[in-house]
Amino acid sequence: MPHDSAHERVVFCQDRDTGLRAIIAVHSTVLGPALGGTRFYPYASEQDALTDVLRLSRGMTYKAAVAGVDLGGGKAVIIGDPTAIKTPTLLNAYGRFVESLGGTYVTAGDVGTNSDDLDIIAEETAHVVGKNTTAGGTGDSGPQTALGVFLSLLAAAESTWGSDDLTGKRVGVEGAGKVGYNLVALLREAGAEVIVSDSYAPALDRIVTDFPGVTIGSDIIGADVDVYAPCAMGATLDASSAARLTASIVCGAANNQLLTPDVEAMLAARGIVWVPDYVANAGGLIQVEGELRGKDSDQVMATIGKIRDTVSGIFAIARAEGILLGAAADRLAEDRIAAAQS
Ligand SMILES: NC(=O)C1=CN([C@@H]2O[C@H](COP(=O)(O)OP(=O)(O)OC[C@H]3O[C@@H](n4cnc5c(N)ncnc54)[C@H](O)[C@@H]3O)[C@@H](O)[C@H]2O)C=CC1
Ligand SMILES: O=C(O)CCC(=O)C(=O)O
Repeated sequence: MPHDSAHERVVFCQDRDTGLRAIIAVHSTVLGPALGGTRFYPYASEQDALTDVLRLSRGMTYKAAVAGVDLGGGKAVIIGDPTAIKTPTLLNAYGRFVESLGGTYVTAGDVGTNSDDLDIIAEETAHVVGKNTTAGGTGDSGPQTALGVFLSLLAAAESTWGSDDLTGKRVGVEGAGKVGYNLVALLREAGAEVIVSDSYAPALDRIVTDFPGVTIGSDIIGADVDVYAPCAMGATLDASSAARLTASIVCGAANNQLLTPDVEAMLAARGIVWVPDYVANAGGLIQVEGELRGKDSDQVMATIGKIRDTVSGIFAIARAEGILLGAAADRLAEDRIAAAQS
């Protein structure tokens, strides 16, 4: 994904009474309203928050385009430690900023936010999805994101190893939160050996309790695994980690896994396949798009099911043209956006 394209709109939100500091970035509305979750995170600086939201929102444009949903790309970040400063009044203040954009940006959940928070944001704006079912939403999108990642891994396994049988394959899941936890469940059902890391001890306790037989690790990148599934924060793959990685497939939910696009070539030089993150992790987006547009769950599940074919198609393009998967996926996205503009 190119890192230099311009955003349509970037809005800094500040509310003195609640201490809210947030940035909403609308990358593109060519295919529809810019939808993307709100990340609540203790960024070291406003510059770090801005860099993250610009990258995340651009990724949403590409994600929606490849997933085939009529949405643009946007994302938001709230700066601060959610465990320390998240209050209903702060979330309400944030909701008023979302509302002030008039539907150009539609928010959802991400790291540091959940369906309960979205219900509170929805007290101030109609432009929010991923709410609890009791509030008219479709609930946590983590399980459907995990399903899309799992289907992507099946496609990658088939293309790489000639079989989608994961029995006995060692899969390292980095991050056992809303997505990672559900991915572990799917992998265990498929007979994979799973090793999990998380920097938050209660998340690991839940894994140990719910999935006996799962190994707990601390350094998934350096672990002896067949698959690396990043499901925590982005940018875990750089020149140094790409050189250390033992897996032959990278397929996970984290947005923006590559620190810079050239890391994919470094992985490829070592025979490691990288499934583009924004293709693999579109399940949640497809779910909340269904919520926005009032689609039934059969329609939503059918669209999520297509992620596997999309990944297989990207492998086929990459092989036929001798290009990397990232370039093949980018082209699918850019062609769809260009067609909508012509
Ligand atoms: N929730 C969703 O439906 C979607 C999530 N994503 C992306 O997937 C990733 C995970 O999202 P969620 O599961 O919703 O977040 P989450 O906040 O529920 O879970 C993330 C987990 O990663 C852990 N973590 C943080 N730093 C870590 C590290 N260095 N090593 C190991 N674990 C670490 C956290 O303690 C937490 O348990 C994020 O990058 C998010 O942007 C992408 C598409 C949709
Ligand atoms: O998955 C969601 O709930 C919203 C989509 C999103 O923010 C993402 O895919 O990163």
